[in-house]
Amino acid sequence: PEGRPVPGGGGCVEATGVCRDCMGCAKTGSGKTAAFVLPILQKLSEDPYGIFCLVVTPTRELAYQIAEQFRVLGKPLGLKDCIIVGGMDMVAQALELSRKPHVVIATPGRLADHLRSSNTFSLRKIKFLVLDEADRLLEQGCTDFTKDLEVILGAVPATRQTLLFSATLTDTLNELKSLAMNKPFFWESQAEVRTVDELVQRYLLVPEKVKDAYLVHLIQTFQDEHEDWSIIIFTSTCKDCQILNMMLKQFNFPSVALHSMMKQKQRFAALAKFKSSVFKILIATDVASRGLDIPTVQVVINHNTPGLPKIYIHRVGRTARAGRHGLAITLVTQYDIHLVHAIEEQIKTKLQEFSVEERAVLSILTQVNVTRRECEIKLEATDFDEKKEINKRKQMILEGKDPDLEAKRKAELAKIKKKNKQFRARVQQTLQEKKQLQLKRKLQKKLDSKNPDSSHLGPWLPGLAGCVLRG
Ligand SMILES: Nc1ncnc2c1ncn2[C@@H]1O[C@H](COP(=O)(O)OP(=O)(O)OP(=O)(O)O)[C@@H](O)[C@H]1O
Repeated sequence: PEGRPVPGGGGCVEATGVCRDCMGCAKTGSGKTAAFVLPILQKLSEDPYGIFCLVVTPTRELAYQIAEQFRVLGKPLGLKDCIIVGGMDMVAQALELSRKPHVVIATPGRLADHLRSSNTFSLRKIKFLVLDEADRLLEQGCTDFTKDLEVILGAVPATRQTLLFSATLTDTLNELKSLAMNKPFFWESQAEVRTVDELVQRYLLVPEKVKDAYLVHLIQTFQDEHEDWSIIIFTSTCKDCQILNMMLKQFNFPSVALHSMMKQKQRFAALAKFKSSVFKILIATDVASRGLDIPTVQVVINHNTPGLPKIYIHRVGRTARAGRHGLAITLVTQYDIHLVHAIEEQIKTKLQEFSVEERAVLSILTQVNVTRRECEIKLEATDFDEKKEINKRKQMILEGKDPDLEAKRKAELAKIKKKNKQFRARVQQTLQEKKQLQLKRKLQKKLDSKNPDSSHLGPWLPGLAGCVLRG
């Protein structure tokens, strides 16, 4: 591929034969997975043993997808792989690990759990550590992987070659360099625009309250105009994802949901049915925004405008992959315009407006809103919110924390934060008042020295001082 090795030049193998760590940044769908799988397989064929390579990735679905690539490309070598992700049987995984697979593909949490609790396998001899979607792994977003990564990094040898990949590495380059310390070779594919040329990017300005009517209209239009179609719709929360799925089903659209509050088996089943076109619409949270490679996806709809440009880049990258064409439409409300500007600035391209027939939208507006409300009521009658709370508590227990103690700590921390904020505001105010007073005195002094009779200007000074302060 065309690209730019930075810095220092040279390749990722030095003249001495020593392998440098490697960071690869290229657009979504450009084939980064094969770019690390193939060289690893080549090295494995020269000196086969297990466990030879560890791949860490942020989502469970992605781990299965990477394993599939290893399986397909490594078949002639008789490659043995092992997938270690949460939500699956831990004992079966431990057994597999003890059988010394060549490649382990894992999500950080579950692998760290195995490392903490078992001594039936070792990662001390691995040659390669791959961090796919490396910037996400380092991010402290809703899922914070840093603690688990610490455990993993403590279990792998210092002499390994570390490989970091993502379509959005550049923002977190310095943090990533702390992981790839062996003279990292950084490859960035050269391009002005950060999304692929084959992707048509549009926005649709819609009032918040009528968003769903626009969505239904868009889907209906695609269904009417295309025979072979497939859409991913991204939502901001699990609840929204669930409600939208219920709603679209009411309109007889073939949709399926994917979010982190579903059981892992349901998640895999949903994805499999979408991949095989049993369902044409996948409604997902950002759990599906990175890495998933489903060639049939022609359209991505952002039901909410992503809060960060890099999330936008990954979401829209689920279409227009490997040279195919695709369309991304982002629903933008009156509150999101600044987010669109930030996205445009990052991707270095302007989104064009998508035009729809407003009258057609208006004609379904009431029906859509009523259906949505019905779905919300139905969901409230289930224990969806409760489940969320239970899931959170379960996660904490798995992390060795006491949920009640954590809740107490959180409340105390919030109290302290609030107090600190109030204190800072008070200090700020006092300083401001002091400043104003000093300025007022200074001005008075100046006026007095120029005109001893200026004392009659006294009442004007606060206003004047205010102007000076503001100006
Ligand atoms: N040389 C190639 N020729 C044709 N297709 C390829 C080639 N290399 C990879 N592909 C295919 O391109 C698709 C996208 O590859 P891949 O999933 O590795 O992209 P990626 O760069 O990792 O994207 P993302 O940043 O979204 O994770 C896959 O279906 C893959 O099989």
